[in-house]
Amino acid sequence: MTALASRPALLVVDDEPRSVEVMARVLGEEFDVFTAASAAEARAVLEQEWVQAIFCDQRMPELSGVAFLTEVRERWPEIVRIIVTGYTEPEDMIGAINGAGIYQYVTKPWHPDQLLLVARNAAQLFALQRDHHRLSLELKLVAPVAQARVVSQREKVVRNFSFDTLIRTPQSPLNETCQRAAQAAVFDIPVLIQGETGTGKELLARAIHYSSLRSDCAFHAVNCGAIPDELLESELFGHKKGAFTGAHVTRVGLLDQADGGTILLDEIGDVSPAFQVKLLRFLQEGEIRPVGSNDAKRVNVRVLAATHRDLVQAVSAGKFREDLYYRLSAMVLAMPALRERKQDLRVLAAAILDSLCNQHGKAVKGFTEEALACIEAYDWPGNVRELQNEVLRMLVLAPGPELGADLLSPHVVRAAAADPMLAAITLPDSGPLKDRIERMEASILHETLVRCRWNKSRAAEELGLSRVGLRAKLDRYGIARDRTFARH
Ligand SMILES: Nc1ncnc2c1ncn2[C@@H]1O[C@H](COP(=O)(O)OP(=O)(O)OP(=O)(O)O)[C@@H](O)[C@H]1O
Repeated sequence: MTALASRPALLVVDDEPRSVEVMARVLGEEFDVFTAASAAEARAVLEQEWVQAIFCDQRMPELSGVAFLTEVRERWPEIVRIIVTGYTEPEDMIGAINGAGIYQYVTKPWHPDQLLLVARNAAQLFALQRDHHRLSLELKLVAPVAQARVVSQREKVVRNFSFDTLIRTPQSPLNETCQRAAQAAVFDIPVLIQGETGTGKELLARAIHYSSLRSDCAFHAVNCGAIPDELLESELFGHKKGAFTGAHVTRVGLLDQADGGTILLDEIGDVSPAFQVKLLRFLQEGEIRPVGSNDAKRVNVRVLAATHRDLVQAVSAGKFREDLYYRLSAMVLAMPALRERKQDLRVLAAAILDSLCNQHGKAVKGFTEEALACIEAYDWPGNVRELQNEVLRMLVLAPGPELGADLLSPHVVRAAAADPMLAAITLPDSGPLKDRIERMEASILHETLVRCRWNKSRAAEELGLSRVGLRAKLDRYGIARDRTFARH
Protein backbone atom coordinates (compact mmCIF):
# COMPACT_ATOMS: atom_id res chain seq x y z
CA MET A 1 0.00 0.00 0.00
CA THR A 2 1.36 3.42 -0.84
CA ALA A 3 1.34 6.02 1.90
CA LEU A 4 -0.35 9.36 1.15
CA ALA A 5 1.73 12.27 2.34
CA SER A 6 -1.13 13.88 4.27
CA ARG A 7 -1.95 10.91 6.55
CA PRO A 8 0.34 9.43 9.19
CA ALA A 9 1.59 5.96 8.30
CA LEU A 10 1.45 2.91 10.58
CA LEU A 11 2.79 -0.62 10.36
CA VAL A 12 0.83 -3.68 11.52
CA VAL A 13 2.90 -6.83 12.13
CA ASP A 14 1.16 -10.16 12.70
CA ASP A 15 1.67 -13.63 11.23
CA GLU A 16 -2.09 -14.23 11.34
CA PRO A 17 -3.50 -12.92 8.00
CA ARG A 18 -7.05 -12.46 9.31
CA SER A 19 -5.87 -10.31 12.26
CA VAL A 20 -3.73 -8.15 9.96
CA GLU A 21 -6.61 -7.66 7.58
CA VAL A 22 -9.11 -6.60 10.25
CA MET A 23 -6.66 -4.30 11.99
CA ALA A 24 -5.58 -2.70 8.72
CA ARG A 25 -9.21 -2.11 7.77
CA VAL A 26 -10.01 -0.33 11.05
CA LEU A 27 -6.81 1.73 11.16
CA GLY A 28 -7.09 2.43 7.42
CA GLU A 29 -9.99 4.77 8.14
CA GLU A 30 -7.60 7.41 9.42
CA PHE A 31 -4.08 6.21 8.64
CA ASP A 32 -2.03 4.78 5.83
CA VAL A 33 -1.35 1.22 6.86
CA PHE A 34 1.56 -0.98 5.85
CA THR A 35 1.37 -4.63 6.80
CA ALA A 36 3.94 -7.37 7.45
CA ALA A 37 3.54 -11.05 8.25
CA SER A 38 6.91 -11.49 9.95
CA ALA A 39 9.76 -9.58 11.58
CA ALA A 40 11.76 -9.87 8.34
CA GLU A 41 8.96 -8.35 6.27
CA ALA A 42 8.52 -5.63 8.87
CA ARG A 43 12.25 -4.74 8.69
CA ALA A 44 11.98 -4.44 4.92
CA VAL A 45 9.04 -2.05 5.26
CA LEU A 46 10.83 0.06 7.89
CA GLU A 47 13.90 0.38 5.70
CA GLN A 48 11.76 1.69 2.86
CA GLU A 49 8.89 3.57 4.45
CA TRP A 50 8.46 6.34 6.95
CA VAL A 51 6.09 5.03 9.62
CA GLN A 52 5.16 6.76 12.84
CA ALA A 53 3.92 3.80 14.90
CA ILE A 54 4.01 -0.01 14.90
CA PHE A 55 1.32 -2.38 16.14
CA CYS A 56 3.11 -5.70 16.62
CA ASP A 57 1.61 -9.00 17.70
CA GLN A 58 3.37 -10.62 20.66
CA ARG A 59 3.06 -14.19 19.37
CA MET A 60 5.06 -14.58 16.21
CA PRO A 61 6.75 -17.85 15.24
CA GLU A 62 10.37 -16.78 14.85
CA LEU A 63 10.58 -13.82 17.21
CA SER A 64 8.32 -12.48 19.96
CA GLY A 65 6.72 -9.08 19.46
CA VAL A 66 8.62 -7.64 22.45
CA ALA A 67 11.96 -8.93 21.08
CA PHE A 68 11.21 -7.40 17.69
CA LEU A 69 10.14 -4.07 19.18
CA THR A 70 13.35 -4.01 21.22
CA GLU A 71 15.25 -4.22 17.93
CA VAL A 72 13.04 -1.47 16.49
CA ARG A 73 13.88 0.73 19.47
CA GLU A 74 17.59 0.37 18.66
CA ARG A 75 17.31 1.09 14.96
CA TRP A 76 14.32 3.41 14.68
CA PRO A 77 13.97 4.95 18.15
CA GLU A 78 11.54 7.64 16.94
CA ILE A 79 8.83 5.11 16.00
CA VAL A 80 6.12 4.66 18.64
CA ARG A 81 5.86 0.97 19.58
CA ILE A 82 2.64 -0.79 20.53
CA ILE A 83 2.35 -4.46 21.43
CA VAL A 84 -0.81 -6.42 20.69
CA THR A 85 -1.28 -9.32 23.06
CA GLY A 86 -3.76 -12.12 23.45
CA TYR A 87 -2.86 -12.65 27.09
CA THR A 88 -5.58 -12.09 29.62
CA GLU A 89 -3.07 -10.97 32.25
CA PRO A 90 -1.05 -8.27 30.56
CA GLU A 91 0.63 -7.44 33.90
CA ASP A 92 2.85 -10.48 33.24
CA MET A 93 4.37 -8.53 30.41
CA ILE A 94 4.97 -5.26 32.13
CA GLY A 95 8.66 -5.94 32.81
CA ALA A 96 9.29 -6.95 29.22
CA ILE A 97 7.32 -3.98 27.91
CA ASN A 98 9.38 -1.51 29.92
CA GLY A 99 12.57 -3.07 28.64
CA ALA A 100 11.51 -2.55 25.03
CA GLY A 101 10.32 1.02 25.63
CA ILE A 102 6.84 0.06 24.51
CA TYR A 103 4.33 2.88 24.60
CA GLN A 104 1.19 0.83 25.12
CA TYR A 105 -0.29 -2.65 24.88
CA VAL A 106 -3.57 -3.55 23.27
CA THR A 107 -5.28 -6.75 24.36
CA LYS A 108 -7.25 -9.01 22.07
CA PRO A 109 -10.15 -8.85 21.42
CA TRP A 110 -9.86 -5.08 20.93
CA HIS A 111 -12.64 -2.65 20.12
CA PRO A 112 -12.22 -0.58 16.92
CA ASP A 113 -12.70 2.72 18.82
CA GLN A 114 -10.04 1.68 21.34
CA LEU A 115 -7.64 0.76 18.56
CA LEU A 116 -8.14 4.06 16.76
CA LEU A 117 -7.68 5.99 20.01
CA VAL A 118 -4.36 4.26 20.69
CA ALA A 119 -3.24 4.99 17.10
CA ARG A 120 -4.24 8.68 17.33
CA ASN A 121 -2.37 9.04 20.64
CA ALA A 122 0.66 7.32 19.13
CA ALA A 123 0.66 9.70 16.16
CA GLN A 124 0.41 12.64 18.54
CA LEU A 125 3.28 11.32 20.63
CA PHE A 126 5.34 10.90 17.47
CA ALA A 127 4.69 14.53 16.49
CA LEU A 128 5.55 15.77 19.98
CA GLN A 129 8.78 13.77 20.06
CA ARG A 130 9.72 15.16 16.65
CA ASP A 131 9.09 18.76 17.73
CA HIS A 132 10.99 18.23 20.94
CA HIS A 133 13.88 16.71 19.05
CA ARG A 134 13.94 19.60 16.59
CA LEU A 135 13.85 22.19 19.33
CA SER A 136 16.58 20.59 21.40
CA LEU A 137 18.82 20.24 18.37
CA GLU A 138 18.11 23.82 17.44
CA LEU A 139 19.09 24.97 20.92
CA LYS A 140 22.18 22.80 21.03
CA LEU A 141 23.49 23.40 17.57
CA VAL A 142 22.01 26.27 15.70
CA ALA A 143 21.68 29.05 18.22
CA PRO A 144 25.33 29.57 19.23
CA VAL A 145 26.69 29.17 15.74
CA ALA A 146 24.06 31.28 14.04
CA GLN A 147 25.16 34.28 16.10
CA ALA A 148 28.68 33.93 14.86
CA ARG A 149 27.85 33.56 11.20
CA VAL A 150 26.71 35.90 8.50
CA VAL A 151 23.19 34.73 7.73
CA SER A 152 23.23 35.48 4.01
CA GLN A 153 26.35 33.37 3.60
CA ARG A 154 24.66 30.48 5.33
CA GLU A 155 21.62 30.76 3.12
CA LYS A 156 23.84 30.63 0.07
CA VAL A 157 25.57 27.45 1.22
CA VAL A 158 22.29 25.78 2.14
CA ARG A 159 20.83 26.67 -1.24
CA ASN A 160 23.91 25.36 -3.04
CA PHE A 161 23.55 21.98 -1.39
CA SER A 162 19.78 21.58 -1.19
CA PHE A 163 17.92 18.63 -2.74
CA ASP A 164 17.35 20.86 -5.78
CA THR A 165 20.99 20.38 -6.73
CA LEU A 166 20.10 16.80 -7.63
CA ILE A 167 18.82 17.41 -11.13
CA ARG A 168 15.82 15.30 -12.12
CA THR A 169 12.47 15.46 -13.84
CA PRO A 170 9.12 15.17 -12.04
CA GLN A 171 8.79 11.58 -13.30
CA SER A 172 12.23 10.53 -12.06
CA PRO A 173 12.66 7.63 -9.59
CA LEU A 174 15.18 9.90 -7.89
CA ASN A 175 12.25 11.95 -6.56
CA GLU A 176 11.23 9.25 -4.14
CA THR A 177 14.80 8.92 -2.85
CA CYS A 178 15.02 12.69 -2.34
CA GLN A 179 11.65 12.77 -0.64
CA ARG A 180 12.66 10.10 1.86
CA ALA A 181 16.05 11.74 2.36
CA ALA A 182 14.35 15.05 3.14
CA GLN A 183 12.21 13.29 5.76
CA ALA A 184 15.30 11.66 7.28
CA ALA A 185 17.18 14.96 7.27
CA VAL A 186 15.16 16.50 10.12
CA PHE A 187 15.83 13.55 12.40
CA ASP A 188 19.28 12.77 13.64
CA ILE A 189 19.16 9.18 12.44
CA PRO A 190 22.00 7.41 10.63
CA VAL A 191 21.32 6.94 6.92
CA LEU A 192 22.93 4.43 4.58
CA ILE A 193 23.02 5.48 0.92
CA GLN A 194 23.44 2.67 -1.58
CA GLY A 195 24.11 3.12 -5.28
CA GLU A 196 26.56 2.60 -8.10
CA THR A 197 29.56 4.84 -8.51
CA GLY A 198 28.80 8.34 -9.76
CA THR A 199 25.07 8.21 -8.99
CA GLY A 200 25.24 11.19 -6.63
CA LYS A 201 25.52 9.53 -3.20
CA GLU A 202 27.80 12.25 -1.85
CA LEU A 203 25.60 14.98 -3.33
CA LEU A 204 22.60 13.44 -1.55
CA ALA A 205 24.53 13.22 1.72
CA ARG A 206 25.40 16.92 1.47
CA ALA A 207 21.76 17.76 0.80
CA ILE A 208 20.74 15.79 3.91
CA HIS A 209 23.30 17.66 6.02
CA TYR A 210 22.39 21.10 4.70
CA SER A 211 18.66 20.39 5.17
CA SER A 212 19.21 19.30 8.78
CA LEU A 213 19.56 21.33 11.93
CA ARG A 214 23.27 20.64 11.79
CA SER A 215 23.66 22.69 8.64
CA ASP A 216 25.57 25.45 10.41
CA CYS A 217 28.30 23.04 11.43
CA ALA A 218 30.76 21.19 9.24
CA PHE A 219 30.12 18.44 6.71
CA HIS A 220 33.05 16.14 5.99
CA ALA A 221 33.27 13.17 3.64
CA VAL A 222 35.92 10.51 3.89
CA ASN A 223 36.51 7.77 1.36
CA CYS A 224 37.06 4.78 3.62
CA GLY A 225 37.82 2.46 0.72
CA ALA A 226 40.84 4.31 -0.61
CA ILE A 227 42.91 4.50 2.60
CA PRO A 228 44.83 1.84 4.58
CA ASP A 229 43.57 1.25 8.14
CA GLU A 230 46.32 3.22 9.93
CA LEU A 231 45.78 6.30 7.78
CA LEU A 232 42.02 6.02 8.02
CA GLU A 233 42.30 5.89 11.80
CA SER A 234 44.41 9.01 11.88
CA GLU A 235 42.15 10.72 9.31
CA LEU A 236 39.00 10.05 11.35
CA PHE A 237 40.22 10.10 14.95
CA GLY A 238 43.32 12.31 14.57
CA HIS A 239 46.77 11.68 16.02
CA LYS A 240 49.21 13.20 18.47
CA LYS A 241 52.56 14.54 17.37
CA GLY A 242 55.10 11.68 17.40
CA ALA A 243 52.40 8.96 17.55
CA PHE A 244 54.07 7.19 14.62
CA THR A 245 56.88 7.76 12.15
CA GLY A 246 55.98 10.78 10.07
CA ALA A 247 53.52 12.23 12.62
CA HIS A 248 55.41 15.53 12.79
CA VAL A 249 52.46 17.55 14.01
CA THR A 250 49.29 16.85 15.99
CA ARG A 251 46.36 16.33 13.67
CA VAL A 252 42.70 16.95 14.53
CA GLY A 253 40.62 14.10 13.14
CA LEU A 254 37.65 14.62 10.83
CA LEU A 255 35.22 13.39 13.50
CA ASP A 256 36.44 16.13 15.80
CA GLN A 257 36.32 18.71 13.00
CA ALA A 258 32.76 17.65 12.24
CA ASP A 259 31.65 18.04 15.89
CA GLY A 260 28.05 19.31 15.81
CA GLY A 261 27.85 18.46 12.10
CA THR A 262 27.84 15.43 9.86
CA ILE A 263 30.36 12.96 8.50
CA LEU A 264 29.90 10.83 5.40
CA LEU A 265 31.72 7.50 5.56
CA ASP A 266 31.95 6.83 1.84
CA GLU A 267 32.63 3.29 0.57
CA ILE A 268 31.85 1.90 4.02
CA GLY A 269 31.53 -1.58 2.48
CA ASP A 270 35.28 -1.61 1.82
CA VAL A 271 36.34 -1.10 5.45
CA SER A 272 38.46 -3.92 6.94
CA PRO A 273 37.00 -6.13 9.72
CA ALA A 274 39.48 -4.64 12.21
CA PHE A 275 38.42 -1.09 11.39
CA GLN A 276 34.75 -2.05 11.52
CA VAL A 277 35.30 -2.81 15.22
CA LYS A 278 36.80 0.68 15.76
CA LEU A 279 33.89 2.34 14.00
CA LEU A 280 31.37 0.33 15.99
CA ARG A 281 33.03 1.36 19.24
CA PHE A 282 32.86 5.00 18.23
CA LEU A 283 29.18 4.69 17.26
CA GLN A 284 28.35 3.01 20.57
CA GLU A 285 30.32 5.34 22.82
CA GLY A 286 30.32 8.61 20.87
CA GLU A 287 33.94 9.15 21.86
CA ILE A 288 37.14 9.53 19.88
CA ARG A 289 40.67 8.79 20.99
CA PRO A 290 43.38 10.20 18.70
CA VAL A 291 46.20 7.79 17.79
CA GLY A 292 48.93 8.05 20.44
CA SER A 293 46.65 9.72 23.00
CA ASN A 294 45.10 8.31 26.17
CA ASP A 295 42.43 10.97 26.36
CA ALA A 296 39.00 10.30 24.96
CA LYS A 297 36.86 13.15 23.72
CA ARG A 298 33.09 13.09 23.35
CA VAL A 299 31.86 14.37 19.97
CA ASN A 300 28.38 14.92 18.60
CA VAL A 301 28.50 13.86 14.96
CA ARG A 302 25.75 12.54 12.74
CA VAL A 303 27.03 9.62 10.71
CA LEU A 304 25.92 9.02 7.13
CA ALA A 305 27.40 6.12 5.17
CA ALA A 306 27.51 5.31 1.47
CA THR A 307 28.48 2.26 -0.53
CA HIS A 308 28.21 0.74 -3.99
CA ARG A 309 28.15 -2.74 -2.42
CA ASP A 310 25.17 -4.79 -1.29
CA LEU A 311 25.79 -4.59 2.45
CA VAL A 312 23.00 -7.02 3.36
CA GLN A 313 24.74 -9.61 1.22
CA ALA A 314 28.10 -8.65 2.75
CA VAL A 315 26.59 -9.25 6.21
CA SER A 316 25.27 -12.69 5.13
CA ALA A 317 28.68 -13.53 3.68
CA GLY A 318 30.30 -12.58 7.00
CA LYS A 319 32.27 -9.72 5.42
CA PHE A 320 30.48 -6.91 7.18
CA ARG A 321 29.49 -6.85 10.86
CA GLU A 322 25.77 -7.12 11.38
CA ASP A 323 25.83 -4.89 14.50
CA LEU A 324 27.65 -2.17 12.55
CA TYR A 325 25.18 -2.48 9.68
CA TYR A 326 22.28 -1.90 12.05
CA ARG A 327 24.02 1.08 13.65
CA LEU A 328 24.46 2.69 10.24
CA SER A 329 21.18 1.86 8.57
CA ALA A 330 18.22 3.28 10.45
CA MET A 331 17.18 4.36 6.98
CA VAL A 332 18.48 2.91 3.73
CA LEU A 333 18.25 5.07 0.62
CA ALA A 334 18.83 3.71 -2.88
CA MET A 335 20.28 6.00 -5.55
CA PRO A 336 18.95 4.91 -8.95
CA ALA A 337 21.49 4.34 -11.70
CA LEU A 338 21.31 6.72 -14.65
CA ARG A 339 20.06 3.94 -16.93
CA GLU A 340 17.08 3.59 -14.59
CA ARG A 341 16.18 7.24 -15.02
CA LYS A 342 16.68 7.89 -18.69
CA GLN A 343 13.85 10.43 -18.58
CA ASP A 344 16.31 12.71 -16.74
CA LEU A 345 19.09 12.53 -19.33
CA ARG A 346 18.12 15.53 -21.43
CA VAL A 347 17.73 17.96 -18.53
CA LEU A 348 20.78 16.56 -16.80
CA ALA A 349 22.97 16.86 -19.91
CA ALA A 350 21.69 20.42 -20.49
CA ALA A 351 22.36 21.42 -16.87
CA ILE A 352 25.86 19.93 -16.94
CA LEU A 353 26.58 21.77 -20.19
CA ASP A 354 25.32 25.01 -18.69
CA SER A 355 27.50 24.68 -15.65
CA LEU A 356 30.58 23.71 -17.71
CA CYS A 357 30.01 26.68 -20.05
CA ASN A 358 29.93 28.98 -17.01
CA GLN A 359 33.07 27.42 -15.57
CA HIS A 360 35.03 27.58 -18.82
CA GLY A 361 33.59 30.84 -20.17
CA LYS A 362 32.22 29.12 -23.30
CA ALA A 363 28.96 29.86 -25.07
CA VAL A 364 27.23 27.07 -26.98
CA LYS A 365 23.61 26.68 -28.01
CA GLY A 366 23.16 23.11 -26.83
CA PHE A 367 23.10 19.58 -28.22
CA THR A 368 21.73 18.53 -31.60
CA GLU A 369 18.74 16.23 -31.51
CA GLU A 370 20.91 13.44 -32.87
CA ALA A 371 23.43 13.86 -30.04
CA LEU A 372 20.65 13.81 -27.46
CA ALA A 373 19.18 10.65 -29.00
CA CYS A 374 22.60 8.96 -28.70
CA ILE A 375 22.96 10.18 -25.09
CA GLU A 376 19.57 8.71 -24.27
CA ALA A 377 20.37 5.39 -25.91
CA TYR A 378 23.59 4.81 -23.97
CA ASP A 379 23.51 3.16 -20.51
CA TRP A 380 26.12 5.33 -18.68
CA PRO A 381 27.72 2.68 -16.43
CA GLY A 382 29.75 5.44 -14.75
CA ASN A 383 26.50 7.35 -14.20
CA VAL A 384 26.44 11.15 -13.77
CA ARG A 385 30.21 11.39 -13.44
CA GLU A 386 30.67 9.67 -16.82
CA LEU A 387 28.07 11.97 -18.39
CA GLN A 388 29.90 15.01 -16.97
CA ASN A 389 33.18 13.81 -18.51
CA GLU A 390 31.52 13.14 -21.84
CA VAL A 391 29.89 16.57 -22.02
CA LEU A 392 33.19 18.23 -21.06
CA ARG A 393 34.93 16.30 -23.82
CA MET A 394 32.29 17.43 -26.34
CA LEU A 395 32.63 21.03 -25.20
CA VAL A 396 36.41 20.96 -25.57
CA LEU A 397 36.18 19.47 -29.08
CA ALA A 398 33.23 21.61 -30.23
CA PRO A 399 34.07 23.52 -33.41
CA GLY A 400 30.78 25.45 -33.52
CA PRO A 401 27.85 26.59 -31.41
CA GLU A 402 26.09 23.21 -31.31
CA LEU A 403 27.29 19.88 -29.90
CA GLY A 404 26.62 17.15 -32.47
CA ALA A 405 26.74 13.36 -32.18
CA ASP A 406 30.09 13.32 -34.00
CA LEU A 407 31.66 14.79 -30.84
CA LEU A 408 30.53 11.87 -28.72
CA SER A 409 32.93 9.04 -27.85
CA PRO A 410 32.68 6.11 -30.30
CA HIS A 411 31.37 3.69 -27.64
CA VAL A 412 28.45 6.03 -26.89
CA VAL A 413 27.61 6.30 -30.60
CA ARG A 414 27.94 2.54 -31.06
CA ALA A 415 25.41 1.96 -28.27
CA ALA A 416 23.03 4.32 -30.04
CA ALA A 417 23.52 2.51 -33.34
CA ALA A 418 22.74 -0.78 -31.60
CA ASP A 419 19.56 0.69 -30.13
CA PRO A 420 16.71 -0.69 -32.19
CA MET A 421 14.79 2.56 -31.74
CA LEU A 422 17.53 4.61 -33.30
CA ALA A 423 18.60 1.97 -35.78
CA ALA A 424 15.12 2.14 -37.24
CA ILE A 425 15.95 5.55 -38.75
CA THR A 426 13.24 6.08 -41.39
CA LEU A 427 12.49 2.46 -42.18
CA PRO A 428 9.77 0.20 -40.77
CA ASP A 429 10.48 -1.96 -37.71
CA SER A 430 9.25 -5.24 -39.07
CA GLY A 431 8.27 -6.67 -42.40
CA PRO A 432 9.82 -8.60 -45.26
CA LEU A 433 13.46 -9.63 -45.16
CA LYS A 434 14.40 -7.08 -47.81
CA ASP A 435 13.12 -4.19 -45.68
CA ARG A 436 14.85 -5.46 -42.58
CA ILE A 437 18.17 -5.86 -44.39
CA GLU A 438 17.80 -2.31 -45.67
CA ARG A 439 17.17 -1.09 -42.12
CA MET A 440 20.32 -2.79 -40.97
CA GLU A 441 22.24 -1.26 -43.87
CA ALA A 442 20.96 2.21 -42.96
CA SER A 443 21.98 1.67 -39.36
CA ILE A 444 25.53 0.59 -40.35
CA LEU A 445 25.87 3.59 -42.67
CA HIS A 446 24.77 5.95 -39.93
CA GLU A 447 27.00 4.48 -37.25
CA THR A 448 30.04 4.58 -39.55
CA LEU A 449 29.37 8.19 -40.49
CA VAL A 450 29.05 9.33 -36.90
CA ARG A 451 32.22 7.46 -35.99
CA CYS A 452 34.04 9.08 -38.94
CA ARG A 453 32.70 12.48 -37.80
CA TRP A 454 30.70 12.74 -41.04
CA ASN A 455 33.80 12.57 -43.21
CA LYS A 456 32.18 10.84 -46.18
CA SER A 457 35.44 9.91 -47.92
CA ARG A 458 36.65 8.08 -44.80
CA ALA A 459 33.30 6.40 -44.27
CA ALA A 460 33.11 5.32 -47.94
CA GLU A 461 36.63 3.89 -47.70
CA GLU A 462 35.83 2.01 -44.51
CA LEU A 463 32.66 0.59 -46.00
CA GLY A 464 34.33 -0.34 -49.34
CA LEU A 465 32.09 2.03 -51.30
CA SER A 466 32.81 4.84 -53.72
CA ARG A 467 31.86 8.37 -52.56
CA VAL A 468 29.13 8.42 -55.20
CA GLY A 469 27.86 5.02 -54.10
CA LEU A 470 27.75 6.15 -50.46
CA ARG A 471 25.92 9.39 -51.36
CA ALA A 472 23.29 7.40 -53.32
CA LYS A 473 22.65 5.17 -50.33
CA LEU A 474 22.42 8.14 -47.94
CA ASP A 475 19.89 9.83 -50.22
CA ARG A 476 17.92 6.64 -50.49
CA TYR A 477 17.65 6.21 -46.73
CA GLY A 478 17.31 9.90 -45.97
CA ILE A 479 20.40 9.91 -43.75
CA ALA A 480 21.87 13.36 -43.20
CA ARG A 481 24.01 14.97 -40.55
CA ASP A 482 22.00 16.17 -37.52
CA ARG A 483 18.80 14.92 -38.98
CA THR A 484 16.15 14.34 -36.30
CA PHE A 485 15.41 10.63 -36.21
CA ALA A 486 11.93 9.43 -36.79
CA ARG A 487 11.19 7.02 -33.93
CA HIS A 488 8.90 4.10 -34.63
N1 LIG B 1 21.25 14.28 -9.89
C1 LIG B 1 22.37 14.96 -10.10
N2 LIG B 1 22.31 16.20 -10.59
C2 LIG B 1 23.42 16.91 -10.83
N3 LIG B 1 24.66 16.46 -10.61
C3 LIG B 1 24.78 15.23 -10.11
C4 LIG B 1 23.66 14.42 -9.83
N4 LIG B 1 24.10 13.26 -9.34
C5 LIG B 1 25.44 13.32 -9.32
N5 LIG B 1 25.85 14.52 -9.76
C6 LIG B 1 27.26 14.95 -9.94
O1 LIG B 1 27.97 13.79 -10.38
C7 LIG B 1 29.24 13.71 -9.75
C8 LIG B 1 29.34 12.41 -8.99
O2 LIG B 1 28.46 12.49 -7.88
P1 LIG B 1 28.84 11.93 -6.44
O3 LIG B 1 30.31 12.12 -6.17
O4 LIG B 1 27.88 12.46 -5.45
O5 LIG B 1 28.56 10.38 -6.73
P2 LIG B 1 28.87 9.13 -5.80
O6 LIG B 1 27.74 8.19 -5.97
O7 LIG B 1 29.20 9.59 -4.42
O8 LIG B 1 30.15 8.54 -6.51
P3 LIG B 1 31.29 7.56 -5.89
O9 LIG B 1 30.58 6.31 -5.49
O10 LIG B 1 32.20 7.32 -7.05
O11 LIG B 1 31.91 8.29 -4.76
C9 LIG B 1 29.36 14.93 -8.87
O12 LIG B 1 30.06 15.95 -9.57
C10 LIG B 1 27.92 15.35 -8.63
O13 LIG B 1 27.83 16.73 -8.40
